[in-house]
Amino acid sequence: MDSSPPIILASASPRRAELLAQIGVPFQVVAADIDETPREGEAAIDYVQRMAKEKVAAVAALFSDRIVLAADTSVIVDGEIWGKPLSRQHAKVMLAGLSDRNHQVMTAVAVHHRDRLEFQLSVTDVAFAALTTAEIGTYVDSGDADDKAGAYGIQGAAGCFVKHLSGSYSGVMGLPLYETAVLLRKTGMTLEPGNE
Ligand SMILES: Cc1cn([C@H]2C[C@H](O)[C@@H](COP(=O)(O)OP(=O)(O)OP(=O)(O)O)O2)c(=O)[nH]c1=O
Repeated sequence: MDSSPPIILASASPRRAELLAQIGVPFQVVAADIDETPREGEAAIDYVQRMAKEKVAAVAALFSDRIVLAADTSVIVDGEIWGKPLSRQHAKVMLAGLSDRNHQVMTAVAVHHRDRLEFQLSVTDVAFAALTTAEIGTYVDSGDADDKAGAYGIQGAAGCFVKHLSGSYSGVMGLPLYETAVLLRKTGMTLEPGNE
């Protein structure tokens, strides 16, 4: 008998694994490797949904009998899509650009099950404090910005850059838990938080 967990998390993000484990879902990780370049003139909302869909499709092609879940997170500033920084210098420029203003974090989640693809989108407004050059430098030098959209992780030291948010904390971190639960329940899964 196949004892593999029914869910495949198509993601290399340790944050997504941590969040999915938080709601007691047993899963296996099979990361998707896709081209994450935005198309010319592509709107952020279309981009994050396309990315989540492509990640899920790449893995569902290999595991058609399982439930496959993927997500994509981008930071949006004045309609511009900000992904992960290309270097630490780039991370510093990004954080200076987020300082003392508001941005949005969009996370699209996609679930593939039995030839059906379902989506949810989480959009969060985030207000950043005014950051000094020294604060930005110390944070970026710590390495925490390296692999994160917008060059910050709300769950780490950059949590104190966030003055206010309206939306989903877990969505900012990479996997909105309410929306994820909605999608998993649609596959027939029973989620029993606390019963891990
Ligand atoms: C804004 C923000 C992003 N992030 C992370 C979540 C994602 O891992 C990353 C956004 O990049 P993504 O391209 O969405 O994800 P990923 O490349 O890390 O993983 P995969 O494509 O394999 O699923 O930024 C945080 O951890 N905290 C935050 O506050």
